[in-house]
Amino acid sequence: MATFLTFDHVSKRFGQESVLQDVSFTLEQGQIYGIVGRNGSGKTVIFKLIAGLLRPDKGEIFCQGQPISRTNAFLPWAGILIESPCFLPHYSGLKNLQVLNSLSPHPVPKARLQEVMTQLGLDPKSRKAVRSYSLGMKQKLGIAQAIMHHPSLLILDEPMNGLDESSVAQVRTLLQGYKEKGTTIFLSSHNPEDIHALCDGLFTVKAGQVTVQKVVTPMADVVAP
Ligand SMILES: Nc1ncnc2c1ncn2[C@@H]1O[C@H](COP(=O)(O)OP(=O)(O)OP(=O)(O)O)[C@@H](O)[C@H]1O
Repeated sequence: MATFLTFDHVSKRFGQESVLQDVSFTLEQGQIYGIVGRNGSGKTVIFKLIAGLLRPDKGEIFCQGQPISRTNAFLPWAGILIESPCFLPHYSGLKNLQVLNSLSPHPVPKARLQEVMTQLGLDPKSRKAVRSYSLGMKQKLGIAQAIMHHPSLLILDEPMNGLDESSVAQVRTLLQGYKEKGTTIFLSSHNPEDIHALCDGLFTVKAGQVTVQKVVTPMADVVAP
């Protein structure tokens, strides 16, 4: 397995609050990693540092050996769902994906946008405006925008938020499929079942430190309930 992403002695503080202190870890390509920790422990800060939305005060983040924390060059290769997805409320789901796709340096065909919506149980032909979407539908559209460009790295902050049981099973299967294609996936979840069903490795964030542990995945948990 090749190393895909490296945190190398990364520190981040906001004013007096030291959120990450000299944090180092690696992600291997084609694996699914979970990150857990109490509210406010620093999970989203880690995701934002990878996505280039925040910069480390100290240390460096490497993707396939290249430093990425002071360049935006990495972003086109990452699919990102952090916090609540922001959509144009008067447009349909498909139209929203088309707008985002048009801003990408690597746009995909419309058929791909329709495909990801269908994979997530959203009707690409529906004219329903996103402002009328339920919480779960918005979340699915957020996952759709994260995966539509075939990312090498998928960063998903609480991807199962608002999803019903069968949708959770659908998303788990989808993520396993991306893993099999070589996508590295880094997700946070407050639900231990998601972690056990999906993750090859688990990070815990506590008091500015990140510790790693291997997750043993019982196959029974991977099967859709
Ligand atoms: N832009 C910012 N300015 C100041 N403080 C920030 C900023 N972003 C995050 N923080 C602080 O950093 C800490 C970690 O926040 P973070 O959002 O990473 O938590 P989290 O682990 O994702 O929590 P949750 O489980 O609630 O989503 C919190 O104390 C938060 O207030």
